[in-house]
Amino acid sequence: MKKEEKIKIGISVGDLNGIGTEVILKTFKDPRMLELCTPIIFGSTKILSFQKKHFNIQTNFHGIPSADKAQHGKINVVNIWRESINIEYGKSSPEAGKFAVESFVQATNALKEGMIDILVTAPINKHNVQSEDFKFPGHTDYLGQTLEGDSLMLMVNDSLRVGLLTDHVAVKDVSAAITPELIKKKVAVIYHTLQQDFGISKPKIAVLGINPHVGDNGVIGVEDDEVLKPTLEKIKNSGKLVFGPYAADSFFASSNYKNFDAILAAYHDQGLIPFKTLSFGQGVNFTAGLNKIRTSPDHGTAYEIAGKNEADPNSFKEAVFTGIQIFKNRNMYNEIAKNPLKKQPGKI
Ligand SMILES: NC(=O)c1ccc[n+]([C@@H]2O[C@H](COP(=O)([O-])OP(=O)(O)OC[C@H]3O[C@@H](n4cnc5c(N)ncnc54)[C@H](O)[C@@H]3O)[C@@H](O)[C@H]2O)c1
Ligand SMILES: N[C@H](C(=O)O)[C@H](O)COP(=O)(O)O
Repeated sequence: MKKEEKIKIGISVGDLNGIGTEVILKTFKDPRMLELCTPIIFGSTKILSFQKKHFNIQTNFHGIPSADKAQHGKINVVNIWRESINIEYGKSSPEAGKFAVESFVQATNALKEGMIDILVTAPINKHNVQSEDFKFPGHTDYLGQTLEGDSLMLMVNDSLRVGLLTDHVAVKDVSAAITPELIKKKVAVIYHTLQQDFGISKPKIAVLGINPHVGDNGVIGVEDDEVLKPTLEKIKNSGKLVFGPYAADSFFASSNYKNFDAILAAYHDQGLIPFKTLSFGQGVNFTAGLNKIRTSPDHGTAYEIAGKNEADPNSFKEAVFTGIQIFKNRNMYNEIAKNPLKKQPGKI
């Protein structure tokens, strides 16, 4: 690949008191990463130099005023702050929240404007990012409002993909949030992303039940019988290979999950507990369904190990690799869709 064709990866630094910058630096200290992509970090060279010294990581940064000035073969840092920032590893602070949001918002703007190809986000703390200007429980929610399309939280690794019907929704609100419209929308998004972003032409999707034992015919809740099953019946009749609802408790234990290209769970912990248990450190959080690509590692700020040089960068690295793969798959899919093979006259 020629230098100028390299994929531009925008990176938001997340909570500076967490493990975000550590996993970013550990990922890009490997010079081979620069052969694969051009990183553009939204933060400041001052902060990154402090972190680099702290973790004794040998890398050089290229400070730039905006993402369009990025150079290939370098770790580019868009200097969005000039002021000194106090790093207090392991501590949640309003300042850390404010800087995390600034980095994320500026990186998202660059994504929207096409200055970067993919956004990879380092973890934020959902509590300290809240403000008058930012009232979102996570990256997915902000991107869903800011970019085009219907967002779907999809956790992926090499052999498992778990999407969510409801994501950052309190348990008490889950049942009311699961409507026929939501189910149809999320199934449509997961189906399309499997085709467009993962190259699976006829995806097989399993859907998990909402209540224990899929409600046991109404003994333990009516939502499966009244909402989920009839909606899935309609979707199945439209020709999509959608199966279920399956009882969630034994679904992963029985290895049934290996028979599907993706699994749609009803709510956050129903899907993320098995996913993280099976693949923590290898998994990637992909925001599917939008016109732009965003990935992130499968972990949070991990305050208890922040600053101790103990953070494993593997999931962040996977987030970069997965983003690149999706970018390439999507481009190829769109290219093929633009120029479909013409039907030959006289041929079936
Ligand atoms: N993408 C994101 O922004 C994101 C994702 C998940 C959680 N969070 C936020 O992070 C904060 C902490 O969440 P949590 O404690 O539930 O999850 P966490 O992922 O931060 O930590 C869970 C456990 O895994 C360990 N761990 C996490 N990442 C690790 C790594 N790279 N290497 C080694 N060990 C690692 C931690 O030390 C901890 O024991 C919360 O505010 C949460 O909302 C953010
Ligand atoms: N559900 C994510 C996880 O547990 O990994 C986490 O909350 C991050 O969500 P956002 O990507 O929306 O910030």
